[in-house]
Amino acid sequence: RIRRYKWEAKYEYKSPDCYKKLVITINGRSPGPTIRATQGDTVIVELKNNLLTENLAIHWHRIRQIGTPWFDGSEGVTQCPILPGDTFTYEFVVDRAGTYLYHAHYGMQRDAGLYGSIRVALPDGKSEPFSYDYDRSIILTDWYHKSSYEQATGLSSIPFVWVGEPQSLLIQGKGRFNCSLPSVGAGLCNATSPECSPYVLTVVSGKTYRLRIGSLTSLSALSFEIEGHNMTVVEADGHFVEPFVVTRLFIYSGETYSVLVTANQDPSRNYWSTSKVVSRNSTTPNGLAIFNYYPNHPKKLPPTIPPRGPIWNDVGPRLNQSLALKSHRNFIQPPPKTSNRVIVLLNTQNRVNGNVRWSVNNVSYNHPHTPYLISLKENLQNSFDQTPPPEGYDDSNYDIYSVAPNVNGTTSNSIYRLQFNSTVDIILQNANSMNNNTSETHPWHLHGHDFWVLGHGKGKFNRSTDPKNYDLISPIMKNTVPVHPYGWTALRFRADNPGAWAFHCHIESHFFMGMGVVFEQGIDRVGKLPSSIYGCGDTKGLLRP
Ligand SMILES: O=C1O[C@H]([C@@H](O)CO)C(O)=C1O
Repeated sequence: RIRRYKWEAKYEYKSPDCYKKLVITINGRSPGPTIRATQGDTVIVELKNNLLTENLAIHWHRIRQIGTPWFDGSEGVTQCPILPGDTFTYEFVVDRAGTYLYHAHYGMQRDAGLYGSIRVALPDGKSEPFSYDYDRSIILTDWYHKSSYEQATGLSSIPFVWVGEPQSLLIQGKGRFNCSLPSVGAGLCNATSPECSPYVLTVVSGKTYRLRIGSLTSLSALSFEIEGHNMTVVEADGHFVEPFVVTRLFIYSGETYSVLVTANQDPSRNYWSTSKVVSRNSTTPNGLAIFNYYPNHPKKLPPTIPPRGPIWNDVGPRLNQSLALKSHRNFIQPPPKTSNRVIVLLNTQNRVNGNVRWSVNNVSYNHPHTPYLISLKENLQNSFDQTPPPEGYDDSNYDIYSVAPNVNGTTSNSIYRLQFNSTVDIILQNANSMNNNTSETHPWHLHGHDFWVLGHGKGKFNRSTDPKNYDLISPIMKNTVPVHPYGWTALRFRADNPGAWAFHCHIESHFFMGMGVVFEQGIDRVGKLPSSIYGCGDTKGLLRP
């Protein structure tokens, strides 16, 4: 079946946390409309860019785009940006059931509110390995009052202007900023605006809810909880999980989970549901929503103080959740036992030509002006740096617990070229940032593939001993995975999807500051590129007869 959507993206004044700001909406909404489809359907989105003076591109997060790598929506990698006034049609097959997201993938536009969910149902006659009465989706985000344009300009300025901690946390697009703070200008904040009344999730006592939770934060790692209720984790990034119970779910930008929650508490009252920043010593107030037991009034505030959440710098429980995630025993897709290539990616923060940047093996990523997919297919060799990026770093000499010694890294737009159908291991190695005694959490997201998560560890990855402890039996498959502070994460994937694919930190500012790489594979197998993705850089003129 074909699911056809007609979308218009534009800027509008909105007050998602009571504070008035220009927000990018789709058909008037942020979060945008939910795409609902069944496995095997074709989704067609006719997207009109009505942003007046800004380009646009939308990424379909976790959709592999098999056979349609040009519709991945990564500006600079798979397509030219969509110009103001233009309409661009995305068309792709949703080949697997599960929970997906979509969001802007141009500059730092995701921060402006362009995001939403995609829910793909199993075909008739098939069911999940768990049961529930109702199915709900929520997206967690953090929210800045500065425009994404102002943020991006600060990050690329000398002196560097950091975006800072977000002003609020939103749950399904709703948050609450304290309008009575003296710093708030007159007329900018309206505490009684219905736009910022808390999100309400209404439940019926005794029923079980599948809650699909996605995070599209700009910066924050989150802990999510529902006061007094356990959550059973059953799905992660679209894959069934061997179930485990949590009271707090840690979730990083770009991840999705399904949890089962049974409304089994005192039904005469409502409960708080909260999100809290972890991994950064943040000043951002917790996000609040109401878990409403029908027939209590949905706006009746719970009689309790909202849960404060965990302390921000306790890595242990977060690492434990990462280690607890295993494939559901009846849905194991075993990984290849060996790999053809191991690429170690050291994550550091450096100064490059006076700018503060993030680097991978001392190389900080910049988008080329011509999208790789077109350069590769059209053989435009001058459109990006052809020198292969480093396969690793000198780990015998590198102290991951200290500030990076190389104050002068380099920028590049070179890419990793993978042999088609080969098996590739990626070791993400975390390190100290430019601040003493600081190592951040980075959620890395791979386009076009899922990967097996073979292991997480503390300290420096040891090439001879750590692979012996890889889980090759029932690893979870994901497309976004955290590398914890001062830790490492090992992934394996098959380079079986012809195209050019971004792999990057899903923190909006970090990718903007260079924390990413690009993988090419099987470019000769990519079909004829649609003319709609051309029009920028060296692609100009290529379409003339
Ligand atoms: O990229 C970042 O920059 C700041 C800080 O390291 C520089 O002031 C920070 O906290 C980041 O995550």
